[in-house]
Order: sequence, then structure tokens, then C-alpha cells
Amino acid sequence: MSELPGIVVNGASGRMGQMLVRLVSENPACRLVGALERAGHDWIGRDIGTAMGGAELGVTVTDDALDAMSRAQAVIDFTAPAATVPLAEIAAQARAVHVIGTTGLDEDDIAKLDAAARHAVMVRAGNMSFGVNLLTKLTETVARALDVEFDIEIVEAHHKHKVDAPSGTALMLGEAAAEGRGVRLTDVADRGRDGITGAREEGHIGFSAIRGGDIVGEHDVIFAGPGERIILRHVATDRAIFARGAVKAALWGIGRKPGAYDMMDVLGL
Ligand SMILES: NC(=O)c1ccc[n+]([C@@H]2O[C@H](COP(=O)([O-])OP(=O)(O)OC[C@H]3O[C@@H](n4cnc5c(N)ncnc54)[C@H](O)[C@@H]3O)[C@@H](O)[C@H]2O)c1
Ligand SMILES: O=C(O)C1=N[C@H](C(=O)O)CCC1
Repeated sequence: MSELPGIVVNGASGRMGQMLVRLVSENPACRLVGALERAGHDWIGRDIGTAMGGAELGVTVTDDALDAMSRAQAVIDFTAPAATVPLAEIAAQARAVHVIGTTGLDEDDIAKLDAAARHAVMVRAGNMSFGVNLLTKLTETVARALDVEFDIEIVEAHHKHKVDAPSGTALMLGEAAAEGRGVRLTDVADRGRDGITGAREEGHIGFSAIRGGDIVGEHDVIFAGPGERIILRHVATDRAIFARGAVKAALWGIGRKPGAYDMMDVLGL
């Protein structure tokens, strides 16, 4: 019998990293073969299972991405742009699937990721849950059906540790709304209002971000028209929804043609 596909988790000590280590090591369809952390992290050299406060998993936390990737068919990466961009080159060299949940990437970062995706499979999404990807489809459909009399506002809420705004999900939803409207999001996005802003511009898509406590992730897409409002909402209550999507994406990507994919491709939406 052939060996199960090996998966590395980058940012293994993080909120998402620990969730992914658990899901990958419990999944009968794959094996956890590596746990990566940034250089200097306290957990380097320790077994990832015991570092997380559980049973030993036989995988030592390392900052050596080249070595970890030599045993892997895929790497799942929910970290930060400064970690994800260099890892993309290493994953491409190893011809391993790179599943990217990291948000806060700028245009330059995305150009570098796209270059790496010419050599290996990359699956990237600002949100890996089934529910949000379905909501993204619905957002595009509703935006296409309504005219510009309906103002589109995206309101998101996340925990107090989140470092980027708008969230990756909010931007995904904004892109879908813009696509439905037949415009470019960069031309119509209002990403922060303060002071005497003037009246709202017709056709713009607004973003608002709430940060507090331990909110896992909540997104409303509001279509505010004359005399009525349509509100599409997703509420995440468990990070496992993102991790499950990421593991699914890793297994889906193995053996596929190199290229840049997203969760819509994985889920067939
Ligand atoms: N796409 C999705 O479905 C989804 C879902 C949840 C979170 N996220 C995104 O995932 C990312 C991580 O979220 P989190 O809540 O787990 O954060 P976190 O702060 O708990 O974890 C981040 C991890 O990345 C590691 N890291 C940071 N910089 C690094 C570097 N330069 N090199 C190597 N490792 C580095 C940290 O040590 C830490 O382990 C964020 O960008 C977040 O927005 C995406
Ligand atoms: O906790 C986070 O950080 C999350 N980030 C993603 C985003 O930016 O949309 C997905 C939801 C949780």
C-alpha cells in the first residue's frame, strides 16, 4: 500500500496552526510530517503534540522549511505575509501543494505568489469555510440582480488579536460584489470613513471593521436600498471550519496541474 500524503503545517503554534495540527494528525487520509515556526520561537526543537499540551505526535517543531518540505506533498500555511511569500518559493521548488489562508497580502505579495504558482499547485482564499464561499457566490448573484440604488456595505467583526483590516473574507465578498456589479473593487472601495467624509458615493462598496474579545469571525453584506434592505450574513463560531477547508484543499490539490486556485475550485462552487 502506498504511503499517505504528508502535510506540513506552517505557523504551528498559532490559533489556526494548532487547529490544523490536530485535524491533520487525526485525519486517516493524510499524515502530519512537519511543524514549522519562525526562527527563535520557543517551540523549536520540541514535539508539536507535547508543546500543544497533548500527547507526543512524533513531529519536532522546526524553522527549517527546506528540510520539512522534503518529506511533504503539501503545506498548509495560516501565518503572515512575511512568512507566506518566501515559503511559496520553497513549496514550488518541492512541487508541493501550498494552501494559503494568510490574509493581509498586498499586490506585490500576490504577484510573487502567482509567480510561484506557475511551478506548483497553490490554493489561496481569504476564507476556507464552505459557508463563506457559498455566501461569496450569493453576494455576486444579489449584486448582479440589484442596481446601484442599493448601496453595498460590508461589515466584519473579529477577535482583538487580528492584525489586518478589512478581513480577507470582507475583501473576498467585496470582490464578488464588484464582479456582480461589473466594476473593479479597487475603483469603488471605501475602506475607512472618519470626519467630514461627504455623502456616500453611488456605486461604492463600503467596509467597516469591528475588533474585540474572542469573536471568531462575522460578516454581513448589506444591500441598502430605498425602503428596504437585504442582509446576507455568515457567523463563524469555531475555527475548525477554516481548518477543515484547508485540509480538504491540500488533499484536493495533490496531483493536480500547477496553478493558482481558490476554494471555489476546491468546492466546485
Ligand atoms: N483563510 C482563512 O480561512 C483564515 C481563517 C483564519 C485565519 N486566517 C488568517 O490566518 C493567519 C493566522 O491567523 P491566526 O489567528 O492563526 O494567527 P496567530 O497569530 O495565532 O498565528 C500566526 C502564526 O504564524 C507564525 N508566524 C508569524 N510570522 C511568521 C514568520 N515570519 N515566519 C514563520 N511563522 C510566522 C506565528 O509564530 C504564529 O504561529 C492570519 O492572516 C489570519 O487572517 C485565515
Ligand atoms: O481570525 C482571523 O484572522 C480570520 N481571518 C480570516 C479573514 O481575514 O477573513 C478569516 C476569518 C478569521
